[in-house]
Amino acid sequence: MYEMRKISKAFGDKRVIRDFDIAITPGSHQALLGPSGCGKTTLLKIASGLTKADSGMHTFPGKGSISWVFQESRLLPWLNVRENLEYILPQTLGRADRTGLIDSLLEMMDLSGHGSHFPRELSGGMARRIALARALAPEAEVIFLDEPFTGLNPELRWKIAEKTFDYCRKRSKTVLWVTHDEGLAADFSDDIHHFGLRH
Ligand SMILES: Nc1ncnc2c1ncn2[C@@H]1O[C@H](COP(=O)(O)OP(=O)(O)OP(=O)(O)O)[C@@H](O)[C@H]1O
Repeated sequence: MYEMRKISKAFGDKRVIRDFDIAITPGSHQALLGPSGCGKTTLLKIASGLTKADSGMHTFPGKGSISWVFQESRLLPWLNVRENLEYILPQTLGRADRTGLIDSLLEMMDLSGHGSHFPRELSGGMARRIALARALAPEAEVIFLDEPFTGLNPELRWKIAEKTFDYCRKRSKTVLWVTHDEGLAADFSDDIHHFGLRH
């Protein structure tokens, strides 16, 4: 189990998370829902080791075994789409495997044919899908997704969510994700955690 126990975090006088507990079965998909500013991103950052909690403990794996989609897509602007994905892949992977993996991820995101485009040439929704592909590319045990489907129209959102969670399910990846979309959370998560002011 991955666990967080009695996690608390404040920024100055502002207490954002109080005594938060969660236990997650590896390979499961867990959604965090809650009002804006309630601390969802902060919690993902604590679980992934990017932010330190003030108190409490967690047993999530560290660097190397995790990947992320942040709220901003954070693509490297000087690399094209294909190079952005290449950049994250381990050097140990052979050339043909790298090419095959990138091709299949671009196809999965409905972006075949955009490999040579630079981030500035992509719409927000396209950049979002490349950020998702980049999070899926490495062999990470746990994936943290912070509002991964924003900028996609409802039909595409559902289609990309289905492919993303299917891909993660087949590879037994654990997903902890933040969304404001209760329908998507219900369709694609094993558990939904209503994260709110009580934390
Ligand atoms: N590094 C920081 N320094 C100071 N305050 C911070 C910092 N990071 C987050 N906060 C504050 O902590 C609170 C929770 O922020 P967080 O981004 O975790 O919320 P959220 O639930 O993810 O919000 P949203 O749904 O709008 O993305 C907010 O009031 C935010 O301003």
